[in-house]
Amino acid sequence: MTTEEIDVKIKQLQLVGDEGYQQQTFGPEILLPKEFNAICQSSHKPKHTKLHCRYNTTTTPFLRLAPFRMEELSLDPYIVAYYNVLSDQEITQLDRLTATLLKKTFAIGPDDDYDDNARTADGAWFPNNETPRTEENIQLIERIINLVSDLTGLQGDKADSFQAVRYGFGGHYTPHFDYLNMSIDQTAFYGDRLATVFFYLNTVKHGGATVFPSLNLKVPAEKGKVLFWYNLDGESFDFDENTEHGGCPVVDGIKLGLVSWINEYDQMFIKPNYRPRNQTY
Ligand SMILES: O=C(O)CCC(=O)C(=O)O
Ligand SMILES: [Fe+2]
Repeated sequence: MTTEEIDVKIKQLQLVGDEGYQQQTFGPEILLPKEFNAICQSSHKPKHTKLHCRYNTTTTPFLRLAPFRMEELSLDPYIVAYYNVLSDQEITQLDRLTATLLKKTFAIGPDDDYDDNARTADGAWFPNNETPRTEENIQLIERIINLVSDLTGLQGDKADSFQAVRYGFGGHYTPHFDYLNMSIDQTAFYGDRLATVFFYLNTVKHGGATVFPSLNLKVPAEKGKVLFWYNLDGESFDFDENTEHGGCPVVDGIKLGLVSWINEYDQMFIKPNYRPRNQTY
């Protein structure tokens, strides 16, 4: 697309940065927090920092055989990106499998799932009952579960902890925290969402980046990349407000992803849980 065409698309979206932002969308306008909107619309320039890119060979012993290219994006909160994680063939298989499952998604709220236009995307839990358990599919699911452990050093849920997402034109996820900080069945059984892993399944030419406004950090959506971050402080397990993040509106094409939220209680044999007693639930 030319610059003029992109401008036309952005105008079509009527993106409005709002000072007194409330989580709502009015009419055709997509109302977004001002800071977030500004970072989404800015051009991405990596900052000069002391952060490193390296091959990760240590998180699990398997990485000695198959290291991953890793880019440190922030040390506190800890945020890293991995490159070329899933092969094109695996991504095609995953896209084919999830394409028919995707339905409009809702955010989790205190009174059940609700629709507040904060996340305008189709999604599906994956694998779910409709996923054919062929040899090929079982292998792919196992591979993704193992990847999550290898990339994070944490224990993912062995059952079905992934959510496939597809954002269309204008699809976005307004800034939010992945931790729930609520007493609901999910947190009672699994604890809160300690960390998040997001697999980007395609490259979005314009829009669709993941943005952490408090850190002024913009992560472009690129095929094969995986973003991993801790939502809770790794030592104290306190909720880290600097992990607020969102998905920028997609300006050109679509954005496909796979999310894995890693729960606290699954880590009981890896990281003892030091959650202070004064926190809820
Ligand atoms: O789409 C993105 O870039 C972020 C998605 C996200 O934050 C989430 O699914 O919790
Ligand atoms: Fe999120």
